[in-house]
Amino acid sequence: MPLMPPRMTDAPTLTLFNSLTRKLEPFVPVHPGEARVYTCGPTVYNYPHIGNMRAYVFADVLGRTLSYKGYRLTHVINITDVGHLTDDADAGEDKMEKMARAQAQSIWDIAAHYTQAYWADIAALNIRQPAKWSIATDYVPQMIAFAEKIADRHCYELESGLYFDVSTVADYGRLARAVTEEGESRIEAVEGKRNAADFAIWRKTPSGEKRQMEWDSPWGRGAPGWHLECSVMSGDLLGFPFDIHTGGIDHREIHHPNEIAQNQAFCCTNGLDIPANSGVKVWMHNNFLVERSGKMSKSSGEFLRLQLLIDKGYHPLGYRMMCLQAHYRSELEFSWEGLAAALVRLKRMIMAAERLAGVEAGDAGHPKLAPMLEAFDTAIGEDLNTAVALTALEDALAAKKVDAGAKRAVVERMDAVLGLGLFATSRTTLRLLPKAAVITEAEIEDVLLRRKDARAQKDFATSDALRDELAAKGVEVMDGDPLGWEWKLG
Ligand SMILES: Nc1ncnc2c1ncn2[C@@H]1O[C@H](COP(=O)(O)OP(=O)(O)OP(=O)(O)O)[C@@H](O)[C@H]1O
Ligand SMILES: [Zn+2]
Repeated sequence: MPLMPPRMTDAPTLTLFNSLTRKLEPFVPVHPGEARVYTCGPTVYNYPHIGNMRAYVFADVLGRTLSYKGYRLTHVINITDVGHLTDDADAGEDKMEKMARAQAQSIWDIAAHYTQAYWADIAALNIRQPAKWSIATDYVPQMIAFAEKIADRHCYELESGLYFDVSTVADYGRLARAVTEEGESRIEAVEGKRNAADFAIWRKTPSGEKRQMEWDSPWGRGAPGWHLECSVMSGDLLGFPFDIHTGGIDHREIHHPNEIAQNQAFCCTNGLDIPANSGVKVWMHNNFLVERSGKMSKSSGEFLRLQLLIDKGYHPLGYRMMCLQAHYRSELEFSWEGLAAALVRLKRMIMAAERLAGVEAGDAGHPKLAPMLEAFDTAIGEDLNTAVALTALEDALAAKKVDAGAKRAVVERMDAVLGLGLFATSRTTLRLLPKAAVITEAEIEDVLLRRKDARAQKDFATSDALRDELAAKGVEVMDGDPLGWEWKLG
């Protein structure tokens, strides 16, 4: 009788950490067989930094895991092109307006440029396309309609806009575990606010001023508040209640508590029987990418873009690997040494995958691979433990005396979750030439070829001279490099 692989364990196969309860919870979808996920997208007033991109690598792994676990996924990521202010109190300026003025361009051009730049990073990091990119300015009529529904019972008007009264909903701020009594809140009070944590859901254009982006509303000409945008787009596209809402951990403090308050108000007003709920079952937050000097931030001027990593010769998937090596709820410290190490690890995996090139995926149920598949499944199902899942993938790649077709099937299955693109990248495409290099790859290859000839003829003087010629241009020849890279830029 042939050996049967051990049966994969049945449900619950996925537990997720819910920021709302601060607990690990089995994932139970609202609609059987489906998973609906909303991810707060970037404010497109500037390039994203690699810290921002960590938020999307995390959301991508979550989405891929839900697909792997058999759920039909609907993922929405928004693009914030209006309404996000320069500070959390409502006194600040719209980030988009400010940048447009600084660059003397229209907001629409600014938004288009930085949205493209963000999408380029999404593609370079192998982040899957969501079902929908929702653009905030496309939803202004829906935002006005939403605000009209809740205005009577939950809002009040001031000269500067329509404000949400946080005392009108139960348990405001429970996501943040914040103290909300007046005077204790971190939110600066705009003159006339009833509670310090009240926030603008519609900001009126001050009289005599004109904004580049403004719309008519029952509360005067103006623009929607950032928190309102996410409540409206998520509810509109996914329907309350939906399954999972994600964002960076900073959103746990203000943006998401404010979304929750609006969702409660909206659901209550619409007779949806979830007033004490948040409109969403699970709120998930990734921790920060930090530098030794602190949190990476756009507002601080100098910041690391993915393109800078590429210009320095680091393949962007090296950064994805770096993210996967840490748990999404842990802080991750960026360093160039860490990035280089992650890239070498990826290179080793790609070399192992190259041995399976041209092999057709067979039946994944090989008994020797079953323990790795099970370890992988358990790890990824335990709140997305990518660090452990990676080692299971490495073990599968290293397994000896295993049918190649089975191995390929198992590796493909795991890589579909981790998204390293092991069969789409090769050792050579992984090696990028830094922008500052003074020599092209073709020139390097040409010198190396001549050096090989010289060595074959035991002409060591010429061989050494060619090595020195490359060294003078910053290229280090790596004879016998176990990873087979042959050269690197020093
Ligand atoms: N250092 C970081 N590490 C991980 N995620 C981050 C980091 N900084 C911001 N994020 C997340 O990136 C996503 C996009 O944020 P957004 O485009 O609004 O950036 P931002 O808040 O304007 O930028 P910053 O806070 O860096 O000045 C959000 O989910 C946010 O929580
Ligand atoms: Zn949001």
